[in-house]
Amino acid sequence: MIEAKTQGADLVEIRLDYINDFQPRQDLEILFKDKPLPVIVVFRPKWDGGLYEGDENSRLNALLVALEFGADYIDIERKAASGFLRDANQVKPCDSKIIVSCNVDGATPSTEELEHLVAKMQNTGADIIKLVTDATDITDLVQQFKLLSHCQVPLVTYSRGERGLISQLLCPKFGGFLVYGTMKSNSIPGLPTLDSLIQAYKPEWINEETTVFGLISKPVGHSKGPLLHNPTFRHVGYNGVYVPMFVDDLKEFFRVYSSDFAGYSVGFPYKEAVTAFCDEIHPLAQSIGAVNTIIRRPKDGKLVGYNTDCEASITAIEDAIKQRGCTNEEASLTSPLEGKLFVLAGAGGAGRALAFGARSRGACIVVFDIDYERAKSLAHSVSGEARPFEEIVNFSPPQGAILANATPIGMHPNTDRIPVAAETLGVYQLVFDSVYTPRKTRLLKEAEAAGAIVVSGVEMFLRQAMGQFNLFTGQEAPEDFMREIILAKF
Ligand SMILES: O=C1C[C@@](O)(C(=O)O)C[C@@H](O)[C@@H]1O
Repeated sequence: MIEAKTQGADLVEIRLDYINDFQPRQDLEILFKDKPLPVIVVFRPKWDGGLYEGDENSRLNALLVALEFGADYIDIERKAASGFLRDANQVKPCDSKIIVSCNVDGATPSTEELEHLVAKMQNTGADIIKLVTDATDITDLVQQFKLLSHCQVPLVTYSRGERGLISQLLCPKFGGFLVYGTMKSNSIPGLPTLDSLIQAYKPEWINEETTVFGLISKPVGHSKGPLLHNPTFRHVGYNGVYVPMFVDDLKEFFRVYSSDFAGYSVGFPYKEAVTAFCDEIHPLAQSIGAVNTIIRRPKDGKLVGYNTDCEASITAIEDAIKQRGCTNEEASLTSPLEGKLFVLAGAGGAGRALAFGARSRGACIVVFDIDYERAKSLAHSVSGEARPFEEIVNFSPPQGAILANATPIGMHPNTDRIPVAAETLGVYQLVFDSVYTPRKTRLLKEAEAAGAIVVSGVEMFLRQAMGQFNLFTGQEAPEDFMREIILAKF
């Protein structure tokens, strides 16, 4: 409890069924003496997914003892609720509350079934009700959002599993009573960590008016976007929240959430596929064929797709060359990429953005991709040349060329790989890596040692996020603030 308080929790749940050789009076007295935070007491029986296998009366008595000692909340299973509430009402201090809870395993029930269940739980006389389901798809959560908006008594509802995360993060928007999180030492899939609640999401700032943005990706847990966007919203006083959305089926996602969210970042593997769901696409994103940002246009609700990766990566490369003073006076009017050979590894979404950006600055592109057809198609669109991926290790670039890695090679956990022959690295004027974990990949370390200018994917990540911030909020992104976060957290 002390640790939870130190980490920033407002209240803590205690699971009595996890205490070895539990002696109710003795242990509860110790637990509740000078308790640093309000507590929710749970004594989950085996028949409802807990560890307790003993006699039911002893279990319920232990919960009554907890009330007597001043438990702030008791969580009691729906099936045991009526009897328990009768007894509890006689001993309970007036500011203690009873949470009647229900865990539904397996497929999410229909809206009618859930409403029926909630009505039954309400009828027990509960002060608060808690309903937990399993999410098989992010679209299942729409039911929870509806329940939260309509329920007559305080409600906590969420879905377990990676796909259920936003049911917890967004519940304050829909009127949920509290948000559960896990402590570092006790992570549970699908529940946000206390750390992420404190640093990124800050549920106490979220209300009915909060505008929701999401990162559509699969997987999505690796993204540092929430750590960057949420504090930046707060910094400028914008009432918004940015949450990871684990999406399996784009079509179903956009059908079900047809008006709920104000905009999205789009990540792996959907940057190309998502174009089919945009009502309009900005010409740059259209020519790239990849969208990493979507805005729901307020005046007509249409989804408009943009690409902020392209300018982010190309300006990061240009600025690094300019900062090194590698441009002469008359060349400073044009891009330092003009006339250069731009060697690109990877022709996916990020690769396409880089290729179109480099082309727009007058560079000549040579593309390598494990899918040769994909490389050819990209090369064709930027009047460049495609080469089979196997040739990249023998490729000898001309002096002063630019190398950009847009493959996942070198990304955590396979950090010891580089896409090209190490001996060629000194020939490049600049080496860019779109990988941002780790911040300095092996490719960048070796290129730097060989004398090349290096640009990390972190710089691209920052700049694409600044572009998204401008589109999301209509305000200028606070660059210094965002840079500070990047330095501290990446
Ligand atoms: O490539 C990236 C990174 C990202 O997918 C993320 O993981 O946060 C978010 C995207 O908008 C961006 O284009």
